[in-house]
Amino acid sequence: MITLEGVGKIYGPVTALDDVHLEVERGTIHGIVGPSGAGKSTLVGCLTGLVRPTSGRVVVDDVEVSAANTRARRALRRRIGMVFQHVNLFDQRTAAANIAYPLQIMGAPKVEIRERVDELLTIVGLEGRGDSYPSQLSGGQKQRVGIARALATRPPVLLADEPTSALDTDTTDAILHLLREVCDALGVTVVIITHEMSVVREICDSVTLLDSGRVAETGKLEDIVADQTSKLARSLVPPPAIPDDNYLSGYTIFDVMFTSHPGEPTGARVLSAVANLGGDIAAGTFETIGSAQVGRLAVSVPPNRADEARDALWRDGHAVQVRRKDGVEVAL
Ligand SMILES: Nc1ncnc2c1ncn2[C@@H]1O[C@H](COP(=O)(O)OP(=O)(O)OP(=O)(O)O)[C@@H](O)[C@H]1O
Repeated sequence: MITLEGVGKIYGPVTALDDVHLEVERGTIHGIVGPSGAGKSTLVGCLTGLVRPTSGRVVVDDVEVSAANTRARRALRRRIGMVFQHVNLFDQRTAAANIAYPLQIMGAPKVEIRERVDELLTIVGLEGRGDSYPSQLSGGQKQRVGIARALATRPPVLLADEPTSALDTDTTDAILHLLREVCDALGVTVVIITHEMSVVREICDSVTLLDSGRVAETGKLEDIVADQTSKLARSLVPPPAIPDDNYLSGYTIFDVMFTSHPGEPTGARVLSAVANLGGDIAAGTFETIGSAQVGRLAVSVPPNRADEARDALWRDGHAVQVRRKDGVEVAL
């Protein structure tokens, strides 16, 4: 559905994107993460046609954006719905009139607009609130109006730029749930730009980590978390908090991350390797990511047994890091 091949963008002395390759399957949710200045906005600009890449190809829904003329790019922009952190609704228009706006611009007949707006209000869970003005709506409700407006012209692609960054936790969950529904029920391909790993963990099927304009990691979430060498996996599943009392004098605490699938007792193997050496679990978390169960265990190993424990875990295929009390992880 979305393909980037060797995309580069240079602004004077700045390389904003460098040889970016990316593939997003139709009807899936893809997250784009990366530190400030990594090139996320430039990449979104390349998808919408607002930024012309210096090199490479960008194809969205069978349209080669990078080669399209101005008219074709304008047409494409109508095929991409946009949702932003700050919704930018027209304050003097009701929710319904805000949602209707893109359809009016397109010149759709009034009856059709009314039906579509009602349908969209239902999709985003705002039945009966069409007559409310933005000032009468909560932040989450405004974002729902923003999503409905973005979907009005039935775009096959929805780009969401930090859609939940201004929202509290509960509202964030509700909006993410809505985006998942939009993706599953309407078959819309969703690309989310975010700095929140919890957003990726919650709803993304695949993810790309950009760093200094380059793709540092990309793939399906369950493949990323199964990769023992992935830094992205470690930030997707944060380390468990270890109670102070569990730092025993002279003991080494290893941070072990693993994925297990039904019928594969990976976690049990970690436990038995450590228990055989007199070790114990200091803390742990389990998350379900895609079809994988991801565990992160802090295992506490008695003095003089650390090398044996590390070797046993290595033999079992686990990347192991040492956790210090100050929270710093030391790679071995
Ligand atoms: N129009 C422009 N002219 C010159 N340099 C630009 C322009 N747009 C972006 N850049 C530079 O390109 C690099 C990537 O910027 P970009 O805005 O794409 O990063 P980002 O990951 O979206 O950052 P943030 O999360 O802070 O928004 C940065 O070094 C930025 O200064």
